[in-house]
Amino acid sequence: MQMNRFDVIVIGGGVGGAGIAVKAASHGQSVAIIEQRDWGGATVTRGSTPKKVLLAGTEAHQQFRQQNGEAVPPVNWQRLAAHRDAVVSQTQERFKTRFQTAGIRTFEGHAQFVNDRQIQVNGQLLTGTHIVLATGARPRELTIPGSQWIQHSGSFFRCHQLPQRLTILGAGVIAFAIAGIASEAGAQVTLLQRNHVALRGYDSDFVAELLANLARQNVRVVFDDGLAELTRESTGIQVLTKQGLRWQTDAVYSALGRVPNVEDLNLPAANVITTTHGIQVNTYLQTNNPRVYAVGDCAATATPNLANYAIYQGKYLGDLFTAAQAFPITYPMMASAVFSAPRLAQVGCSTTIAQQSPATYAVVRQDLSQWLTYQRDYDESAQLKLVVHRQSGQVVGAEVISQQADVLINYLALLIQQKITPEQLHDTFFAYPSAAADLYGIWT
Ligand SMILES: Cc1cc2nc3c(=O)[nH]c(=O)nc-3n(C[C@H](O)[C@H](O)[C@H](O)COP(=O)(O)OP(=O)(O)OC[C@H]3O[C@@H](n4cnc5c(N)ncnc54)[C@H](O)[C@@H]3O)c2cc1C
Ligand SMILES: NC(=O)c1ccc[n+]([C@@H]2O[C@H](COP(=O)([O-])OP(=O)(O)OC[C@H]3O[C@@H](n4cnc5c(N)ncnc54)[C@H](O)[C@@H]3O)[C@@H](O)[C@H]2O)c1
Repeated sequence: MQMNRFDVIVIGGGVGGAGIAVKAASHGQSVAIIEQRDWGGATVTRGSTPKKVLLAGTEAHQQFRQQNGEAVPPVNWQRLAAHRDAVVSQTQERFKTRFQTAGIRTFEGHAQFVNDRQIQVNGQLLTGTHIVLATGARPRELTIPGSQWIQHSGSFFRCHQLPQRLTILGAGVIAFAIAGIASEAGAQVTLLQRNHVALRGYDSDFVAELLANLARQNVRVVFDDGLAELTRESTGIQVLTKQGLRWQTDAVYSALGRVPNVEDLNLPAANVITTTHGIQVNTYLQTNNPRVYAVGDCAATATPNLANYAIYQGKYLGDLFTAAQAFPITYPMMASAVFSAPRLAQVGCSTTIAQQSPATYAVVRQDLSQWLTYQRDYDESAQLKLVVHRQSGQVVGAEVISQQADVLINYLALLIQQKITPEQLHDTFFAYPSAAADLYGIWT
């Protein structure tokens, strides 16, 4: 008979939960992981995985259009969606297999606390020395008349039929990704934003360039207005804004931020405290109950809600549980990218922060659009900004706008994190011509 007693019980089978489960098992801990919906969580099912498959198709289409003129066949959405579904289901499968290979017991169902060491799932009782919450977050809802017609961003990334006319609520990272993909695939897109701020925290010149690019893609952006009402009509959904604008659309997708999943866990049974930002944790990712920990999007940490942070936090806990001495979590510099058209990426000190302290930082701009790597791809927006610490002369941050921004930012992250000098870089041989070989010019 299998025992239901574990060193670690993980609630949530997303990337954060997987990070802790696999790491703890690699240290010889007995581990159970519980998932109520989809293995791989938001990343694999509704987030970056389907998004990047769709993006690969629309970016290829854009390049084909640029090379061959406008009269090219449209994106074959059905084919692209089929490829996306195959990639998503194979990735989910790999997730489960990984747990099995690592000797981790998997449970499918909704988990709840019975007390601070026992979890109930599908009528079974599991007992754990440590319990880790990795329950993620869900889309923020808007309550207006007709809000039943609003779909979440995840529905866009999983849709089989591309709506001809679509409306996106919000002007954050998800809104820009949907707008880029849908407009290239031939949809008429309107983006509705409550204020005049798009992609808060990113370089304002680069955001302006992205907005100009959306305009070239015929995306309509309505700033300083909000949704008042949606009405279903025979020919579509009628949108009415607070400023009295009206238009018809076939689908409305919301991308208004995400709220942590902390309800329905019976947290009071474990005396775990939550705030509006999620489950309260200290620098050991430990809640006010020393047996219970939280990682990823459900935890109220100061880090952004991104997959790489969730994975990093999960692995940290996996090491912490078997460490001879407890050590607090510290974060390396992490790069991030907005998968807009073109992409926008950031690492280290942002130009926005640097511009607030001009005595400390200088911002150096480089136009990359005429460099071979970018020119050959018609990457006319390609630009780089480096943030230089005036006193040390060291580069401490970078922002890039380009179709390959995520590639370049990852190289720059390595150079910045390792404090690589131009001399050290020149001792390294990169294949030429390539984005890596461009680093010689960038880093001099
Ligand atoms: C559209 C979109 C695009 C994104 N793109 C990127 C990107 O490009 N790069 C990036 O770094 N980040 C991206 N993110 C953010 C990234 O997806 C999240 O930061 C990441 O998924 C967080 O991982 P997690 O494990 O904390 O939570 P999740 O992935 O949300 O996993 C939590 C899991 O817990 C399960 N669960 C919840 N409650 C229970 C319960 N009581 N019992 C059992 N199971 C439960 C849920 O079903 C879910 O599967 C994107 C997010 C979205 C929505
Ligand atoms: N490439 C990436 O790194 C990536 C991609 C997608 C998602 N994500 C993660 O997912 C999270 C969610 O993405 P998102 O685009 O939904 O969030 P976001 O925070 O980037 O943008 C939210 C948008 O909704 C607006 N908004 C917020 N509350 C509102 C309200 N009550 N009424 C009207 N408008 C409101 C904001 O002004 C903003 O424009 C991100 O914060 C990020 O952590 C990351």
